[in-house]
Amino acid sequence: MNPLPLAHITGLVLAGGRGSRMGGVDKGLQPFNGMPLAQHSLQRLRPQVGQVLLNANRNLDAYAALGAPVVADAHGARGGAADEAFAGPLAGFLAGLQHCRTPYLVTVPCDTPHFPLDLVARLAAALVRDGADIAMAAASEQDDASRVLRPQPVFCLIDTRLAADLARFVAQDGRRVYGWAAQHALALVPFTADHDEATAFFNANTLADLQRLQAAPGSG
Ligand SMILES: Nc1nc2c(ncn2[C@@H]2O[C@H](COP(=O)(O)OP(=O)(O)OP(=O)(O)O)[C@@H](O)[C@H]2O)c(=O)[nH]1
Ligand SMILES: [Mg+2]
Repeated sequence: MNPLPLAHITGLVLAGGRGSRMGGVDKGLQPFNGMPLAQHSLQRLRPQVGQVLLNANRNLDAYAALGAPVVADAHGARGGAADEAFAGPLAGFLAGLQHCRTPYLVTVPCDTPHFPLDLVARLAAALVRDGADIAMAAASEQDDASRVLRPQPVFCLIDTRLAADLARFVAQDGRRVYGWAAQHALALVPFTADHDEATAFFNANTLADLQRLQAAPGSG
């Protein structure tokens, strides 16, 4: 159960990256089981939030056609101009925080189409329980011999009062999501046994990843 009213949460799909491991293509627009990859994230997120936003830096018209308002990174935020493009996911967080009109923003990437259906409810429950400003997902992953709980920094529920703080962090060349989040009251939220650990947080960084994911059982 989500303890926060859905109307207080904006969901942001991050599709503003370079896609360099995919050969520089616009990752969110790659076809995946019959529709653009970013649309899967949008559809999965919509019922979990009050409203949605898409964050992209290329092909803005194609993203707008997916049916959500599109916000681009503010490249000037780091004091530069066009060469400051693609400053990483935090630039997308900042664009989302600056455009959202709700007390909370939740982010998901465009390349993880099977993220949990109760992602936002569980992040919200931890945020409220711990009195935290940020709740970040963490997933159990196999690491050589043992299982480890690894933060998934682009799955974040954020109190939008942190917008000005993030603007300062990014302006000072801060790039690491976890580095910024750890400066605040942060709740790490484990997603383990009751989810399909193998695929829920599996993200497609290469075209081969995308094909593997498309062929996975339960995909679609
Ligand atoms: N807004 C914005 N989002 C970004 C940026 N860089 C990465 N992201 C997003 O952050 C998420 C995770 O990034 P990656 O998986 O590394 O995606 P990517 O940067 O497009 O891919 P690579 O260039 O291969 O690293 C994805 O949803 C990206 O769209 C950026 O500079 N701006
Ligand atoms: Mg990725």
